[in-house]
Amino acid sequence: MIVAENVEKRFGDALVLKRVNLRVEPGEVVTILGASGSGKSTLIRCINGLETLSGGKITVDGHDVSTKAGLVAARRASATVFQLFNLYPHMTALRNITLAPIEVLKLPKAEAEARARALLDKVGLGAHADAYPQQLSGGQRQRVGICRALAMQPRYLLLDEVTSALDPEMTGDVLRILAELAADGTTMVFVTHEIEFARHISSRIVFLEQGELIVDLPTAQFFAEDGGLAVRRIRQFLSKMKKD
Ligand SMILES: Nc1ncnc2c1ncn2[C@@H]1O[C@H](COP(=O)(O)OP(=O)(O)OP(=O)(O)O)[C@@H](O)[C@H]1O
Repeated sequence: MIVAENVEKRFGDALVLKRVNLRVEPGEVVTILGASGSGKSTLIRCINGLETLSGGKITVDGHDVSTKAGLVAARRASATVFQLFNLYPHMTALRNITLAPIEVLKLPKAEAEARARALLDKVGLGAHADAYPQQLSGGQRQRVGICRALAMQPRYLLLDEVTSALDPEMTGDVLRILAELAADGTTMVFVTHEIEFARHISSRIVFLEQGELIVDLPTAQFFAEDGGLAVRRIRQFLSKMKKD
């Protein structure tokens, strides 16, 4: 389980996360929504230890990410996919995927490659194992990025706006893969602007406003007509964001 308790993050004078509480149970798909600058990426970066907390505590399966040993264990349990693909340009898709399993998990090369090929098949890129990133489209690169994260066999997948650099067709390809992963029971924490997609795959929606987590509801309740004033206001904001 991922547990964030009273998490605060400060950049200089700006408090960008304010006493955020969040729990993600295995099997859940939790989507973080919110306006630009509300702190969504910062929260993801705090969960995977890329930012140090200014206050509060985050544990992943009981491992405190603010300690060195805890962070190592937490990073074994979770993998992050970012907006920009961050693939190594001088390595093939296959090598990008097998690198960490060989170096970190100490898997034999043949086993790591067999798993990587199975993952590439799963995302429709079986024929591109030997391609270099620059030979792949943005959507294909992002699918390799997802394979790279999955190759570490994480219990939790953290996804930070993984489609926002993609055109609509490529976005569709990536979202299809994520929907399949959700259906397979992969636990995901998902930052996205794809509201309809969030509605489709999430078990819960949380909403950040200026660093405060102001709504945390099961998806059906979040989108229900009688969801309450705060939720109606947020839905209005989201539908406006969709048109922009
Ligand atoms: N390294 C940093 N140094 C200073 N300020 C930062 C840093 N990273 C983020 N911020 C600030 O923290 C606030 C939250 O940023 P964050 O990227 O988490 O928002 P977001 O909700 O993910 O936005 P977007 O939807 O635009 O990606 C913003 O005001 C941003 O400018």
